[in-house]
Amino acid sequence: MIDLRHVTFSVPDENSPESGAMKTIIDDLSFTFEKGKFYGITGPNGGGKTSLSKMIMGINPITSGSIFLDGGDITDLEITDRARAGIAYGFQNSARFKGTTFRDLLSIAAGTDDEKALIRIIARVGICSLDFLDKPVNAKLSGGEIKKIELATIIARNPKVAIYDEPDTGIDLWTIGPMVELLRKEQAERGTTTLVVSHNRTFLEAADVIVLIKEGKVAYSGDLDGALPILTDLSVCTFGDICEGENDAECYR
Ligand SMILES: Nc1ncnc2c1ncn2[C@@H]1O[C@H](COP(=O)(O)OP(=O)(O)OP(=O)(O)O)[C@@H](O)[C@H]1O
Repeated sequence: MIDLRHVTFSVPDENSPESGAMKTIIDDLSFTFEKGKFYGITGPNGGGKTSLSKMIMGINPITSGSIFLDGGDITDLEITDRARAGIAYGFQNSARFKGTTFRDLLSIAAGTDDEKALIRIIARVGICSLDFLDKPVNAKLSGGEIKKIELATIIARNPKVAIYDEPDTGIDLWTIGPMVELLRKEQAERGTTTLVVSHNRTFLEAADVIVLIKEGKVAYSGDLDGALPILTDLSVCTFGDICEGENDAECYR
């Protein structure tokens, strides 16, 4: 369980650096992610979804408020200590490590280099084939391949809380379904609290709870049916008075 209590994340306002003014990205947000549930975190671009998930992992420093993991205060823990405590994070843009293979990453994640154990993990993950094992995790990997590798390394760690930031980026349409099933299975069998930041309906349909983040706050939490009208409203152009519609070259709709 992750309990966020009045968390705020502010950064120096780039528009007036001299003034010392701050821009609030996550704004006094309180929310509890219950143990073993699957959360679909969604909302408009720039609403604060990635910032919030990075705060939970400890990548973004918290400006004020507290974060608890299973009742223990982790607010002051560094990323590595949060990882040891059982939180895992998949980046929107997965990192590549020159001179490293998938086998190396998987061995570190699983805590063993026993080949049979690694093959069992690949079988469990399903979406990565065995011939991935000795692939170098370098710039030559496709966007989808690196995502699958990262997902496998997260699952290999058996985290208490798994956070995936837009895991479908670069993934082919035919893998998204199996990926959702895999996360659901891990959630059901291991009780993994699963947080997926996504705009993809397949992930949102699989979620137990939709959390809609807008302007750094929770604008809604509940089922997808309840979220859809709000999401539809958010996609309506708010420049109605000055907009010249599709005839205007600057209109992107
Ligand atoms: N370290 C930072 N410094 C300055 N601004 C930041 C920083 N991190 C995030 N922001 C800004 O905070 C806002 C929220 O960003 P964030 O990436 O959390 O949004 P998001 O909801 O994940 O968006 P998207 O759906 O487009 O991925 C954006 O305006 C972004 O530019």
